[in-house]
Amino acid sequence: MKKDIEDRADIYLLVKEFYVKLMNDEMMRHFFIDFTQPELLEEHLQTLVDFWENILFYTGGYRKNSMAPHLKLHQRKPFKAEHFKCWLSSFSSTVDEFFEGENSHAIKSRAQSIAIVMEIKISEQNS
Ligand code: HEM
Repeated sequence: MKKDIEDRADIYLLVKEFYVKLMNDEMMRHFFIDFTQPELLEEHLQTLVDFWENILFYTGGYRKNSMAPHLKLHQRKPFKAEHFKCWLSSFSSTVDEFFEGENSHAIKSRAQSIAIVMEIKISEQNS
């Protein structure tokens, strides 16, 4: 049986492996081109860990607006439905590869609801 996501180290493993998938994906890699620089990738992964740690464990470590950089990026590199689909399926499959349990279920379901809101905000920006 796999363990559940329990702490910052678990979240770090999850986002690191998730980004290996995204950055190797033909359709997704252009979004993440800046992160081929290891220091920038590391900084970004720490931000993602803060974000997810706050969602799962209410640590208060992430206080920014996570939507804003995506809305800005979309103007240069449009986010399409297939990108959201791929982002979500890669996220869920990475969770399932390493973890199972209540927090693992919760993180996938939060990712899905945030992605839905993000997609709506992006489509509003388009109209
Ligand atoms: C098509 C889907 C997505 C793509 C291509 C994408 C891509 C990116 C990129 C390139 C950045 C770095 C932006 C920058 O530093 O200027 C970023 C930041 C981030 N993304 Fe996404 N993202 C997607 C969906 C999501 C979703 C659904 C979530 C949450 C569930 C999420 C959470 C975050 C967070 C927390 C950050 C850090 C924001 C900050 O710097 O405060 N992303 N994303």
